[in-house]
Amino acid sequence: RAWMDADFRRQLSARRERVEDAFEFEGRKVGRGSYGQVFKTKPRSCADAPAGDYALKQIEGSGLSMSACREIALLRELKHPNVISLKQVYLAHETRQIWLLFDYAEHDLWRMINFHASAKKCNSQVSLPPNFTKSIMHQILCGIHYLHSNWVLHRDLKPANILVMGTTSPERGRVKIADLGLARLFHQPLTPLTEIDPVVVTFWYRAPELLLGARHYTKAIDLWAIGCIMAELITDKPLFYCKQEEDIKTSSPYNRDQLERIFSVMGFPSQQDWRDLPHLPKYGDLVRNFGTGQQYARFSLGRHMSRSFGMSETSPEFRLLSRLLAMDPLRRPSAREALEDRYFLEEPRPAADVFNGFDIPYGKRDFISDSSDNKDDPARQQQSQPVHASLQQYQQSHQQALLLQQQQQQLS
Ligand SMILES: C[C@H](O)c1c(Cl)cncc1-c1cnc2c(c1)CCCN2C(N)=O
Repeated sequence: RAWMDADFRRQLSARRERVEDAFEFEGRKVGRGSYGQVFKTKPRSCADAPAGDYALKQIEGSGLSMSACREIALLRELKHPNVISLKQVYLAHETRQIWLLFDYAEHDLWRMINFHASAKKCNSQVSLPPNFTKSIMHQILCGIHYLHSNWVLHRDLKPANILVMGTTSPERGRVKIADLGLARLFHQPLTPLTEIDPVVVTFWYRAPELLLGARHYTKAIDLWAIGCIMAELITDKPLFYCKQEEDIKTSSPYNRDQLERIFSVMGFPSQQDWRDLPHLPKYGDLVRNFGTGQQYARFSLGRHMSRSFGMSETSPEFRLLSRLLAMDPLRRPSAREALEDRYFLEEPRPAADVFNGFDIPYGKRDFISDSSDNKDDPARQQQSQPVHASLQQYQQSHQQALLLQQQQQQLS
């Protein structure tokens, strides 16, 4: 830093826009995750940013790591309606912290699915358009098709990374894929050390080849995760839910419990199903733990989906799901092939606003206090608002609407 003459440096730092000067974010933290923390902010009147809400993400740690730098350079080049757009990067020179500015998305699939699940538990129905899952799936695949055609792999697709714009946004009901690999400290699929990552890493969306030691991420790995998300949108339950020890110290990719769960839903892959299976690094562990997998012979995705959700194995919805969840990565469709599936061509067609004009039943994200490490830290459950609260609000507003409708019908 000595090489820059002091006066020039003073001029630069005087002119540099500081994130705290441009945006109001005191007490507006909405989430904490593996990546750092996120604030819902508005530009201060003096800032030249257009009005509206923004998400300010403060990256964990300090300094520009190689992967953060590469990902930011990528993010700035990427522009697609279903990919969250990076508006600005702030480097706080004093603290060497990185702040990323995005358009704000009020909802995400994690909170939405939890809302539907708790509504089911209290036997209160949430009215959603019939093409709700289809619209969300279509937009996720459009976004991933764009990323994959630019040779960008997401690497960590899960419901919390699929955002949906709220009512106050001009893009109401549009899906935005977020957290593009920023959560990855390494490009090889080693699970990030949990010390850095206070939020427990879930393996529920991890493709079987990753759990068996595959050395590189592929597009097919993203498509597997999308299949898991589709099943979860349909049943409101994580398809490959598996309890996880709080402190996963090993960074070995092999996770026996997660594999056990996958086999108890999908059945055990035969030589015909997955020719390359014996060549995977952890195949030895697999045989030691599961033998020939006879105990899973009667399980299959069709059996699971028809028993847990009455889904017919001949429906286009099920056919696409079983293509995405092929155990052999070579048999999974590309994003483009998935978009061409009959499921998206038949009525009802996917809509640009996934809520299709219906009321949005979910509450806004709540601001969280800075009680960083206590157990009920929202990031740990990643819950920003107690769901039943927003459920009650929804029922009350919905009841009023229904009553009004009935009165009008009586009058007419
Ligand atoms: C940075 C983040 O991806 C994000 C972006 Cl870029 C834009 N608008 C909202 C968000 C956003 C805020 N909060 C949460 C989430 C997402 C996921 C689920 C967790 N979460 C809470 N508040 O719990």
